[in-house]
Amino acid sequence: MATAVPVERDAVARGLPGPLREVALPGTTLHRAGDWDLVAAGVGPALAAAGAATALTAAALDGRPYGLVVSAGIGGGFAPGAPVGSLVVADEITAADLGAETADGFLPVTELGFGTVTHRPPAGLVRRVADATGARPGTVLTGSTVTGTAGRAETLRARHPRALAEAMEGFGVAEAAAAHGLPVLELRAVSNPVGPRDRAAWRIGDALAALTDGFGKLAPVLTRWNPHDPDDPRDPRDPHDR
Ligand SMILES: O=C(O)c1cccc(C(=O)CC[C@H]2O[C@@H](n3cnc4c(=O)[nH]cnc43)[C@H](O)[C@@H]2O)c1
Repeated sequence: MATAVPVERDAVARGLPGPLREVALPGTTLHRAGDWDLVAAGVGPALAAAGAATALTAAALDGRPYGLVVSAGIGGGFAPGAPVGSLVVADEITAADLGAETADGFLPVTELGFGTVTHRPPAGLVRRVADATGARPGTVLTGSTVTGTAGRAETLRARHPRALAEAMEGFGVAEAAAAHGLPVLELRAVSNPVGPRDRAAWRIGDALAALTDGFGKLAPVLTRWNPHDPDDPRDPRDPHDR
């Protein structure tokens, strides 16, 4: 499980059973809670990808590869679907600013002939997580910049009508998971609306409490989840989903 900062990691850990123990890796430190390894990898998609990839590679080399990668933390919510204090589970994890600006607007990298801009968590797992935690399923955007104007929020909303939340790490974690052929999940607790910048109004404490509560309900779902669930057929169109 990858968060950006230690307070998010600790909020997730409080929802999981068992004591925490620290495991030092080259370049990062894991916090192990029962069957779960947590890493606070840093803010933004690059650190998220690097931290998740480090943990994934270490586990694989240790002969105990992971079965699922989770990106978690606080995030901005698009009104009215994702109010402050609510939880959002990603059914799509989309890079919102990976591409090229042109005179005719934004082109995602896929239209330039490169890579991918969306990863899709297993649909059956998303449904189970939504049922267990009350999280609303929708697109979670990843960007390197926190939206701070009504204009940018409108642009994102027009480009991604299914977007419920925005954060800065999910796509990076998803790329690391895909590189290891593993499924990914993203859960966000909404700390602020996506829109004009009002940092003083962020409700980080409420969002962290929602994250703890959410992971308390999520842990048994993840423990029971079978990646070969017939609800979760692999998508042959997705080059990362093999
Ligand atoms: O206030 C600032 O100037 C500022 C600049 C960069 C980062 C931050 C953070 O507080 C880190 C944001 C952290 O939390 C997630 N987050 C929370 N709300 C949002 C949002 O509305 N848009 C994007 N990300 C958000 C994000 O995943 C980071 O880890 C503050």
